[in-house]
Amino acid sequence: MKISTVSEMRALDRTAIETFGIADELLMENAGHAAYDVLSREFGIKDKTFLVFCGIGNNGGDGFVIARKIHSNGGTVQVFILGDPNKFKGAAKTNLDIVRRLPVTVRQIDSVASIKTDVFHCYAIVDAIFGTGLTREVGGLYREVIELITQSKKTVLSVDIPSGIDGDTGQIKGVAVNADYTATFGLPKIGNMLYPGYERCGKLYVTHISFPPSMYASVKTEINSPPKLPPRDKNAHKGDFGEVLFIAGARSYFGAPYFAAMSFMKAGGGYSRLAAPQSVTPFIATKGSEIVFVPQKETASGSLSLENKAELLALAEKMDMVVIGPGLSLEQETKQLVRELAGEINKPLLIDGDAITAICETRDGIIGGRKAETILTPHLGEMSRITQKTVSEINNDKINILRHTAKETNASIVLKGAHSLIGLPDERIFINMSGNSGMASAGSGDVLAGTIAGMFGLGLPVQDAVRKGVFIHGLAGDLAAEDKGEDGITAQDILEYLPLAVKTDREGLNETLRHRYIGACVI
Ligand SMILES: NC(=O)C1=CN([C@@H]2O[C@H](COP(=O)(O)OP(=O)(O)OC[C@H]3O[C@@H](n4cnc5c(N)ncnc54)[C@H](O)[C@@H]3O)[C@@H](O)[C@H]2O)[C@@H](O)CC1
Ligand SMILES: [K+]
Repeated sequence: MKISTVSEMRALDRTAIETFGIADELLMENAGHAAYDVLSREFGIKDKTFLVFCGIGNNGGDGFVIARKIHSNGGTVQVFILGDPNKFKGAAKTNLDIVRRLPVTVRQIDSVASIKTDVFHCYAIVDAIFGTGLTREVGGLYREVIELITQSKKTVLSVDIPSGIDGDTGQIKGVAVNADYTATFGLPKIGNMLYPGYERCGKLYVTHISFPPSMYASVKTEINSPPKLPPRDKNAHKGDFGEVLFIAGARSYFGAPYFAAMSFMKAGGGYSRLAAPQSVTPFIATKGSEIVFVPQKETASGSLSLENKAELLALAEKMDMVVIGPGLSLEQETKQLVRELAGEINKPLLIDGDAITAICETRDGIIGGRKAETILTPHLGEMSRITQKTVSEINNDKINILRHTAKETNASIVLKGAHSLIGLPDERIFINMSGNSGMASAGSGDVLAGTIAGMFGLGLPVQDAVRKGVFIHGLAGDLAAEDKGEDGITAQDILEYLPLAVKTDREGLNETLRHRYIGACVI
């Protein structure tokens, strides 16, 4: 499913109106009808009392359509307008004029005191205060009303997006409605899909308001629904599922190299070689004896020494892919090794963790200059180093920043977090829906690096392997959470559920997961 920005949605609206002649009023009717339909299927209408809060834009206009339909189907409804009703224009004004002629209370509100009783006695609330037209922090009466709605604990349906959520970022602009259901129009907006907006939507429905699907071709963000894995060759040997070199580990980081190299095999990969400092290798070997070890010379602090460069380059030549970074440490000499290797390794290279930090310390275009494909897997802090922007700047413009950075570095970038994002050099962005908060734990990123390599080993091209790896990693976490609960999921759990995740992906997801991973329920 495609996901739009606010400006893309405006352009889609314009195309529908100008190219296809689907008038404003029709779009608003479709939108209002679909939202009404959600109300009716989730609550029932007859003999129930609803409050519809309308702002003075088209979101409020949708609210009027909903109010008309509630009335027409035997419900009781009051419409509360926030702002000056004389400012309604076009389809919103037409619908206000209609609802005013009905035996329905329509009033402009000037204080929360005047509506408290109604709010606490209604059956449910429709939030049509702000949609995609939200431009600034929510304050004054708007803020008080949203706070009252939250305090009332009434069931809420938000129209298009919970009021107060920024449609482009999912960030809360001061205060936002906490909806139980949201009906969004055309396509879901980025703010419906990214946290905290995603959580504020409750159950998300989308209706295409009669937009022809051909209009979505230019939209470059979508839910991550990666391609299928190729069937596993029954007659294969281990080399057929990829040979990957992991350059990882330091004296105080035994876990990261183990999780990365082992996950590759648990996800279906064939041959895992681990180049870790020689003094830590025997310890890792006690946990992961399936891994082939290439013990390395080390610095005084027990990290990889620059002396290993020639041997590592020669070894990389024989591999299908190289993963560099998990638990390498930030020792100067090791960072120098990373930079030199990243510039010279001529195989697909996944750069993770400390290696990302090393690369970012010199701005000499190492990544952009690489001939083979590059994958970067930063968390927000590392993304901040890559882009030289603050975490809050990134949060306020995640999609655009990721899109720009992936293009500029010519790398596939996984921006890790709740709903990880994948940015590709061709400017496409994928929002991943699998995974849960239990996975925000140490070692989880190392498992991700191994899983992506595993998908490549199973035969997917690099960009598809990145998308599939992110998805499978999240699925493994979700399957672990189904059995054990989200609390206390460790990297070891994710790793152990990888085989089941790949099996589940091949054989078909259960109904609950399938639903969650689609992003929104289309009506
Ligand atoms: N053809 C279309 O454009 C369609 C639009 N639709 C609806 O229209 C919505 C977008 O409509 P609009 O662009 O009119 O925008 P909104 O209805 O979201 O709100 C815009 C109004 O709110 C004001 N505003 C913004 N931030 C504010 C703040 N923090 N405090 C106080 N006032 C603030 C603006 O000045 C403007 O008057 C969509 O979300 C959707 O619900 C649907 O009816 C479907 C068709
Ligand atoms: K809304």
